[in-house]
Amino acid sequence: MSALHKNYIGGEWVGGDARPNINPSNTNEVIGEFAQGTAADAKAAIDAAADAFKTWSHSGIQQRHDILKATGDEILARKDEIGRLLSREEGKTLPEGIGETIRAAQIFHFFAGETLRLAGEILPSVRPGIDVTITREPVGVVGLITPWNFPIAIPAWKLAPAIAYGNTVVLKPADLVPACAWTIVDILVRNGLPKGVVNLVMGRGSVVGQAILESPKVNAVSFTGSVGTGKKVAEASIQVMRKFQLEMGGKNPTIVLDDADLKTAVESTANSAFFATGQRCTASSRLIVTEKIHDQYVEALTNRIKDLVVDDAVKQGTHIGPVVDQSQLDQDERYIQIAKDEGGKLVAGGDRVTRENPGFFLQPALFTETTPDMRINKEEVFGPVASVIKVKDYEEALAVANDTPFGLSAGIVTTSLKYATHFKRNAEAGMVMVNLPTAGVDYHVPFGGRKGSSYGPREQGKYAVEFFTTVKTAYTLP
Ligand SMILES: NC(=O)C1=CN([C@@H]2O[C@H](COP(=O)(O)OP(=O)(O)OC[C@H]3O[C@@H](n4cnc5c(N)ncnc54)[C@H](OP(=O)(O)O)[C@@H]3O)[C@@H](O)[C@H]2O)C=CC1
Ligand SMILES: O=C(O)CCC(=O)C(=O)O
Repeated sequence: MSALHKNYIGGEWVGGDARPNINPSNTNEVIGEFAQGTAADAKAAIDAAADAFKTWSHSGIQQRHDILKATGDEILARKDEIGRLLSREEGKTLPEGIGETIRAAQIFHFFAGETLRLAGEILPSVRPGIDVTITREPVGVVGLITPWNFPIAIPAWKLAPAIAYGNTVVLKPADLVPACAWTIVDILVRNGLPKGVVNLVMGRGSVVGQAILESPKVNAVSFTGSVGTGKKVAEASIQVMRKFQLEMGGKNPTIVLDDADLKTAVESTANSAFFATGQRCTASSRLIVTEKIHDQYVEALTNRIKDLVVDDAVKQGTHIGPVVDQSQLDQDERYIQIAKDEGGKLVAGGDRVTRENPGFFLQPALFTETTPDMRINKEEVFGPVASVIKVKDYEEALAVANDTPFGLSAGIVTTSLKYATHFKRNAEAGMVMVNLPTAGVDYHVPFGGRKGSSYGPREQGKYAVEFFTTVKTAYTLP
């Protein structure tokens, strides 16, 4: 990538102070310089979006379709290059980076189709002779604040529906991973998106994000990230009575029952807990295992962890890339120490590892002999750290699984239709997986959780229409 990547405001690439984007697999490598937006940049972007809304909100659906389709096409055509960029800036492995890039392309294609399917309703009135029509209109200027762990998929699944339904956007990607967001905006612009419809302001959340939250001209905010920042989004949004949507943390459980197929149990939980370096809000960090299969499962999972190669994200053969940065690595190590101090038994990993280049490499860690009340089983670590909780039976497993303030994703590994069905009905989570990892979801169906994990309408699939449009009911006496 060329040296300075500017912000995109009101149809112009705008420079300013810059920050290097560092590769977590090799901290000597600078991926590029990226603009650090100011509060004034955010304000200019909001004004540009408000101005563009006047025309974009009435734009034709064919135009919106064509831009989204072409954007998806270009992302797909460049999947290897963009996937590599993603792996270099965030640290997930190359297959994971390319997979996420393909997913972003599919999301643009999905919402290209959705522009053509936007529908309303006509109902008879309870008053004879009157027609009632129910239509959907765009919400206005939407602020999109995105995290570092899915640098292309999350911006894509907020941008594509926002554009499809006629909104205009100010996008603030996480400061750690601006390159993928910059790339999507560059692609959208070159594929005909009119000026002002999407504005990109890279920089710090405390500066750019805060300015977005404080502006009464921002009609809706869609946020993914930590619970602490999510609460700030909520508080600021209530002040100006705007719509908001939050996707935050998880402490996702996977139950492994005595009747489980052992291979399925090991593969699905190794994936959920450790792939993408455990840095997924859908990761399973609580492995709740019934007594009879416990020892066998722990032994098999421990052996599986020993086979996982931790190395440079883009190196062939790497299974687990680096942690995203020093501060997240410190958090992971702090929780490993907390788990040890609480009496958890570390049976695999947990050590920092050195590789050819300096990076934030950590061996996936597995604890056994943990109990539900320990901090390691209550607080989100957001790293390759998981703990096993031994339980007597399914009933106890379900109670432990639901004993959390979070409710994003929950899994069960079992060959019993009875328990699988009961779990699907009784797990207090927005997404339930049977014999599958709790992470790694489809792009065309709703995504989101319950309790402290999520707030507001679901993201993704046709359900995204709820957040990115507002309903109008019109009465006509012809
Ligand atoms: N559920 C999920 O998908 C994710 C959860 N997390 C959790 O959060 C922890 C911390 O990660 P972190 O990246 O700091 O998460 P944050 O919630 O701080 O970051 C998410 C986004 O919000 C922005 N932001 C930060 N402060 C503000 C603010 N005051 N106003 C508006 N926007 C703001 C960030 O900007 P900036 O660019 O400055 O970071 C980033 O774009 C992780 O360890 C993990 O536990 C993190 C990422 C994703
Ligand atoms: O598991 C997934 O596919 C998506 C996870 C996610 O959106 C997140 O971690 O923020």
